[in-house]
Amino acid sequence: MTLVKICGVKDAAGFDATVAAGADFVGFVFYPPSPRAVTPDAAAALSARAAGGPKRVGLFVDPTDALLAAVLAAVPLDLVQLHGEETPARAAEVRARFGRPVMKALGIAVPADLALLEAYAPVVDRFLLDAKPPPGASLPGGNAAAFDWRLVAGRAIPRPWLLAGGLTPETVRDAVRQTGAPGVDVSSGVERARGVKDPDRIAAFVSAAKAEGGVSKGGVAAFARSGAEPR
Ligand SMILES: O=C(O)c1ccccc1N[C@@H]1O[C@H](COP(=O)(O)O)[C@@H](O)[C@H]1O
Repeated sequence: MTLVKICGVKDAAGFDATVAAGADFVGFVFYPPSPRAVTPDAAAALSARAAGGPKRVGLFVDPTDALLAAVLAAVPLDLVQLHGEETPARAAEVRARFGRPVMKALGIAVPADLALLEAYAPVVDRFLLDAKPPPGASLPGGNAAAFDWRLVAGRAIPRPWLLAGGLTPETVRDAVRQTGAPGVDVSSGVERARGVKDPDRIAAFVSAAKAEGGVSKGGVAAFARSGAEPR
């Protein structure tokens, strides 16, 4: 079944809906300019609403070590998502210093963008392939923008990966079918207003995504295994 990450969860209704829908990952945004940003304490309180359930992912944009340390001291994160301009060296440093698997987000617009995969593959655990921000966008992600799925369709990606960018409950089945993505990630497409999650759309998205393709049973454990383990 396709792995599903619901990102940008910041309230109890959104978190509870993500758990109830059977999502594999829930994303907390630690990037203050985002309308989905949460404080470490708020994320910890949300996370504590369910024992187990989706793996907890922290989304960061060019984070300092101090921010990573403060968040990880408060929130039991399973994965660190780096969604900024982090270099391969910085990704490797974060992975080694904080002992969590790292998922690197890359913006895809033209075939040449995929060349970056090789540089990051030795030092990260996962990829998230997203659209580049549209002109004038103030955020590096979460813009409801899709990229041309033909760029990744049938392509061997050198780590487990999630497809992101402008996905919705209405489009996710086609997206998985066309790309062969083992997992998907969504934020805007499951909101009723910018930054406000819609429980019904979360349920619809997870159901639609899981009706199509994806990884074998047990895949989520492999996807989120500890950064301390060999890949
Ligand atoms: O969601 C945000 O606010 C955000 C902020 C900064 C960097 C990344 C962000 N979101 C990520 O982008 C994907 C795709 O979003 P969308 O579905 O197109 O709205 C989202 O899932 C997050 O991983």
